[in-house]
Order: sequence, then structure tokens, then C-alpha cells
Amino acid sequence: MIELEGLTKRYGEKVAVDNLTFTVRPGIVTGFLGPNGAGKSTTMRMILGLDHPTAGDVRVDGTHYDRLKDPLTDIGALLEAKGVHPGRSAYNHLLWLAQSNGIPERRVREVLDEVGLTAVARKKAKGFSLGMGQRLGIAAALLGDPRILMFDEPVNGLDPEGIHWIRTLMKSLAEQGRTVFVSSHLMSEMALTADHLVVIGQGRLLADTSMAEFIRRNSRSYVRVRTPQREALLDALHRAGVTAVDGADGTLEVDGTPAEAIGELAARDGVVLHELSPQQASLEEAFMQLTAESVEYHAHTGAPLPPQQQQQQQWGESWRKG
Ligand SMILES: Nc1ncnc2c1ncn2[C@@H]1O[C@H](COP(=O)(O)OP(=O)(O)OP(=O)(O)O)[C@@H](O)[C@H]1O
Repeated sequence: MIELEGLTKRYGEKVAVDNLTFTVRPGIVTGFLGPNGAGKSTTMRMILGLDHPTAGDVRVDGTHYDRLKDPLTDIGALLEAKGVHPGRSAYNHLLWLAQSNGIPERRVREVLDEVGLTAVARKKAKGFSLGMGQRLGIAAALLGDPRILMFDEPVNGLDPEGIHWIRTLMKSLAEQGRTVFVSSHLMSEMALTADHLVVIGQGRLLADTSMAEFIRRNSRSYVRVRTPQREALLDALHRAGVTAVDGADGTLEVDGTPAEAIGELAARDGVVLHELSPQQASLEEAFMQLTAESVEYHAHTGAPLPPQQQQQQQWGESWRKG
């Protein structure tokens, strides 16, 4: 497990990570989601002991990273800027890592095979594409056969085949019972990979929820109705026990009643409709709304928020409780 407790990092006035408390559990893929600059990389660097927290604590399997005896066998990580000597081959890079961490040489061949780099293992890293570089970074993370794996934006720069490969790899690592913690700024990516979601914005925790729950709450389907006879339509719906709420641009939104039924109710009363369209709210929209509120919250520090944003903020609160 990775356990964060009140983890905080300040750079001067800037609060990069703000009082984060959550646990990353084994056997599932946990997505770490937030817009650019939310504090994901800083959090991951603190987990690995590369940055020191200003306050709070983070433990890897109950211990601070720098007290782990053989860290590569406990936690493997792919960080965004992974330093590989450009003149060194993939094989020699991994061999150097293995030898300095007491890992047998056969693991080098195994992980090269696992990430599909065997054919180019003797080529110098400076000739590697971005995708090959990512694969080499992942090979390094897997080298010590660790129980915990952490990937910072692993699909960056990968082609569709590479992205598919990473997704499959992360899921299979979790199925083996490992803890898999992966960051992204794309909800659509996480929806395909993660079982659990931790969302941050401006360094603060916004959501800590299962993916299924996030989808259940946000996959709202409704029907958008546009009519020049608003009152007449509302009457017709009301008589049938159907509730409509105001949508954007003077539209009405109806939950739980199919478009066909709404159309028939309108026709029965001779109500003209200009639009009758089933809608599905996207997860990306839900994510943007969730993180936008944290930006607003910080921009208005000390000042009361407008009622709509207060409501959105409470929505964020309920995620935290979930
Ligand atoms: N060494 C540093 N000195 C000053 N500010 C920093 C430093 N490292 C990070 N920050 C700031 O802390 C905030 C969080 O940065 P971080 O890189 O952790 O975000 P992120 O969520 O990983 O973003 P991205 O997706 O863009 O990588 C940003 O505002 C960043 O500018």
C-alpha cells in the first residue's frame, strides 16, 4: 500500500500539494487524475523520497521510502523525466540498475522481453523514440519485480498500439495482486484503465472514489427538449407525472423518461417541439467540472462563493466522503 497522510509541499508561496490524505491499495489500478499543475508529479516524487514534504507523511508498505532496504524490489516507478544516459544501450542501462540494486542479470532479459525491446536492446538510448524511451522506463520500473508500481503519465507520446499495450500491462499487474498507481490528466484514459480514482486540483483532494461509482454518478442520461410553448409542455409533462428542469439556453431537461414518450405527450396537447434529443453527460465534462470548482475555490480564497459554486463545492465534499 501507499499511504498519504496530510501530505503537503510548498515551494515558497506556492502550495503544490495541499494536505493530501488517501491510500493506494493492492490488486487494482488506481488512477491519479488532475489537470496540468495539479500536483501529481510532486506527490509521486514525495512518495519516492525525491522531494521532502513540508508537512504530513507518506509511507510505502508502512515505511518511508528512504528506509526501504532494496527499494527497487518494493516499488518501481516511471517518472516523467527519466534520466537514461544517451550513450548507453537499453541493456546496459538496465544492467547497471540491476547490478547496483542486487538484482540478477536474467531479470534484465526478462523485462526487455516484457516491454518488447529485446530486438533493440543493444542500441544506444539516444536513438530511441519517445515510445521506446517510455518502454525502457517501464522496464526499469519492473526490474525489481516490485509489489508496487507507479507510473507518471505513462501514455504520453505513445501511439495507439503503445497506449493499448500500457493499459493491458497495468491491468495485468493489478490482477497479479500488485498496487498500481498511475497519473493522467485525461479522464477518458482513466475510464478505460482505472478501477479506483483519486482526483486532485490545485494540490487538494477532490475525489477518492471507485471508477464504477464515478461513472454511475456522472453517466447521467436525459432528454433535452426545446419548445416555443414552454408552459404548455410543462403542463403536459406535469399531468403525466414527468418532471423537467431548466437546461442551458432556454431548454428543458427531462430525466428518466424516453424521448418517444415525451414526444407523444407533447403531440397529444398539440405542443410544437423544436428539439427532442437524448443526451449523455461525458465523464470528461464531469472531471472538468470537478476540477474547475477547485480553481474557483482558490481564486476566491476568503470571499464567499456564488451559490452555484457553493453547491458544486459541496458536490466535491460528497465525493471526498464517498
Ligand atoms: N521545484 C519547483 N519549484 C517551484 N514550483 C514547483 C516546483 N515543482 C513543481 N512546482 C509547482 O507545483 C505545482 C504542481 O506541479 P506538478 O508538476 O506536481 O503538477 P502535475 O499535476 O504533475 O502537472 P503536469 O500534469 O503538468 O505534470 C505547479 O504549479 C508547479 O509549477
